[in-house]
Amino acid sequence: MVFPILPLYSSSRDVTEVIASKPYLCLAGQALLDGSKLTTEEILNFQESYPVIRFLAVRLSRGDVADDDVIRLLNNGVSALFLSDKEYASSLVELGVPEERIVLSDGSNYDCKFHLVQKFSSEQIIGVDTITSESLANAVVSSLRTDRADKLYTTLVVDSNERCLGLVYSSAESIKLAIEKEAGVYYSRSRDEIWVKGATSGNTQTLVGIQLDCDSDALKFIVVQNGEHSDFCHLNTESCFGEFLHGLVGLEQLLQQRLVDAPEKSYTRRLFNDPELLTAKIKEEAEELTEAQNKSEISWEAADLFYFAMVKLVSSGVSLKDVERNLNMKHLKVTRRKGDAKPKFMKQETASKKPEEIPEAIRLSVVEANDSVAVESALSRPIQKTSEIMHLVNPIVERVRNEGDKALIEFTSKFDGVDLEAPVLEAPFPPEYFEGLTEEMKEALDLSMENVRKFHAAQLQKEVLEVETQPGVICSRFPRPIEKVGLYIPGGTAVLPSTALMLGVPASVAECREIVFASPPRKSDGKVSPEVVYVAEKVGASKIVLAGGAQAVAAMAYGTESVPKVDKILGPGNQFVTAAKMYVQNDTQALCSIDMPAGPSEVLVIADEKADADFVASDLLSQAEHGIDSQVILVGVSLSEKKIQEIQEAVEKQALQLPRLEIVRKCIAHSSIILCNSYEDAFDMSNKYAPEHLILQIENASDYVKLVDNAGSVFVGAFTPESCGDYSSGTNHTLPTYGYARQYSGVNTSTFQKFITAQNVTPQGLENIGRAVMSVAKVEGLDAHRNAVKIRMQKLGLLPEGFV
Ligand SMILES: NC(=O)c1ccc[n+]([C@@H]2O[C@H](COP(=O)([O-])OP(=O)(O)OC[C@H]3O[C@@H](n4cnc5c(N)ncnc54)[C@H](O)[C@@H]3O)[C@@H](O)[C@H]2O)c1
Ligand SMILES: N[C@H](CO)Cc1c[nH]c[nH+]1
Ligand SMILES: [Zn+2]
Repeated sequence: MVFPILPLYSSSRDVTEVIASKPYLCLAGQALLDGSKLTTEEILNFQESYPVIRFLAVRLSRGDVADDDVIRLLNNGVSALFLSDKEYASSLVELGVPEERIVLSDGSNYDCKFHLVQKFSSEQIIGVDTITSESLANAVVSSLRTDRADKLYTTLVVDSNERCLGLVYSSAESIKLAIEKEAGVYYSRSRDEIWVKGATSGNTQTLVGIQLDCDSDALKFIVVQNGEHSDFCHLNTESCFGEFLHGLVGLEQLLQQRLVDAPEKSYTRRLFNDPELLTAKIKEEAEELTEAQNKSEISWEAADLFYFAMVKLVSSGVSLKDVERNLNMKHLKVTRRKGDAKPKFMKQETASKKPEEIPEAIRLSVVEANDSVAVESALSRPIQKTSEIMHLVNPIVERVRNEGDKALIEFTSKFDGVDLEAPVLEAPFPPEYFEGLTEEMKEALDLSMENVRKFHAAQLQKEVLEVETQPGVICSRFPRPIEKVGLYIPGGTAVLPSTALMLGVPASVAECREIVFASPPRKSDGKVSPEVVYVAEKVGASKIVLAGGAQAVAAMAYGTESVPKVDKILGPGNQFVTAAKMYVQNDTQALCSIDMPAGPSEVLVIADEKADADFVASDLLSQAEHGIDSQVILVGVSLSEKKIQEIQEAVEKQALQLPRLEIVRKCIAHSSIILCNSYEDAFDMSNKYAPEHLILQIENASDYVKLVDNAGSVFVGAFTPESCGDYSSGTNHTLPTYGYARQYSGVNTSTFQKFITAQNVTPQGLENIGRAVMSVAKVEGLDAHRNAVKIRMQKLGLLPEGFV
């Protein structure tokens, strides 16, 4: 049962004055309008004015309303027609009215099965004139039953988005008060009294609807939370089950807030203020959604489109509820327009392409450095919010943690399309895993590994550092390898054996005791590439976990039946990998650290007028091809219009030759050229962005390295493409992204080490520092600390008699 009475509106006065003077009528959430007394327009106005009434029925007899108007009513939000005449019902069915929208009376009852399952007897259909808040409450209470000893009614409280806020109890009296006051009034079992929600805190509730469940032993209160805090729970969370996930409703709330308080220069404010920009973004995202191919791209692009659509809704004062109402109404339509798209959006069958079908030019947007708003937008990375990505990643991590190999195998099947029997490959790796590896490839990998080894061996800190800080106080620091390391080698859109060597070589240089690789298996044969296996063997890896993404990270952090738990996880990856690494690093149960957030690749090139446009373009594209979430930035120093044009043309020309053109196209769409007037400004810009890779294509490039404060790795001069660092020069390519170059170094040998300190204090040393220790311990109120020194100094005769 939804609500025990069906209020009947049978005059113009009822649908205007009566309902306005008795707002509690809406709590029923349902209404029957008399079609013999009201015009079609009055019925439609009513439905528009009172959207909280979800079930709107119209009582009709033949001749009350023209056939066209019957269809109009059903197409515009009327749920059902209440009829007494069978023949009239049949003729409406012939007209195209679906049978389930017709509720026939059997003389005394209307047996409704559409929307709600409820029999309305004539006593339950009551004219609104005679309904009072008390009679409404009596109807509810007398329909309810409870088998509880205290005679209270279980009451579910939800918000207007039907999100569950919590479970409370109502008494007959509290229900009456709730209806009378149209407020959240319940019965407190702990205090044994009526409980007006928010009476003391001010965070009251407006009651907007009441429903009874199917067997009338539970109530549902639909409320709007008032006051400064919208928390329902006494623990200050939105609901008694914790905070709500952000989702579309959360985004709407956030944007409504931003409409009021977004700073002038923020991107959201710019979107609110610039309808042309907003329109362009909606079109761009809609197009990207149409082009998205796999699940991850489609969800990504749809999320972007929803975001910009939501900005449009909020700035136009349209709520998500309005949109839902519209959807519901469309769902109720009995005649629909054909589903064809407008001709301009349909593919033209003509041989010659229409102008709008020609792919858009591949162009970086150009921004002046002094346009701070544009620069801020240009430098913002195209990444999903951590909280949003965490919502996807947390359940994956938790399942692998709780279910081990079983979950690992399931997620590999789901995300990588590979059904594994066993998720781990043990060393020595079987010969079939090396199939396809050429001698040329081995040589290339050997050369790269040797260079990386040389550079990382030189970084190895073996010595014990010893400093006598005071006579007799010797402090030392000695290195130890981290025992077990898990190395993540990406394999989503490209297989990266180079990452295997960038992580594996320093791990072996640092003498880590166990090296575990993890990489997503190939869809074609469920193996990892032979190049990765080759590197794994060369660096002495004990195992290769055949899994990627958050599930691989979780398996190595917590361990499974076949994956050993490691002490540290290193390696780059997409946003799922990075989020999972950040999650496990924060979980004290995992006891696992990480190298750094190394997400989607990015590059910033500083170029001046003398730079070779082809070189600049090739460097930008080399990182753009990594993924649609990569970003490339060119900071130009006093570039002429001609040079900018040359670079743009070179980017397009080279891009069109690339097999990963579609990825590049999407990356370039959120990449920019920023124009500066001096080298100093260009380096300021770069330090602000803190790029993973910084390429200097400027005259006397090495003289400018001193201006670099934040960057993962720097590529100095026109003949140092970033690809050299990616593969073979010897530096490491696992580098901080997202701007984390401000505080993190890239992977290096010490990333695989930890440093333990020791101190050795002699009696002379104790004499030198003991009093200082005692004084500080005293001020901290930590007497046992003080005693540990005092006892020793006393035994050594270093303190005067009677010292306290
Ligand atoms: N910063 C660095 O040092 C550095 C170095 C090399 C590569 N990279 C970056 O690493 C990234 C590699 O990304 P990739 O995607 O090619 O490979 P990846 O191995 O990082 O990710 C692939 C895995 O992501 C998971 N996944 C995909 N869609 C998912 C979804 N919808 N939900 C949950 N999990 C999902 C799957 O498990 C899949 O195995 C690129 O962005 C590249 O730019 C960075
Ligand atoms: N540029 C990447 C680091 O962001 C590393 C890489 C591997 N293969 C090619 N490039
Ligand atoms: Zn690269």
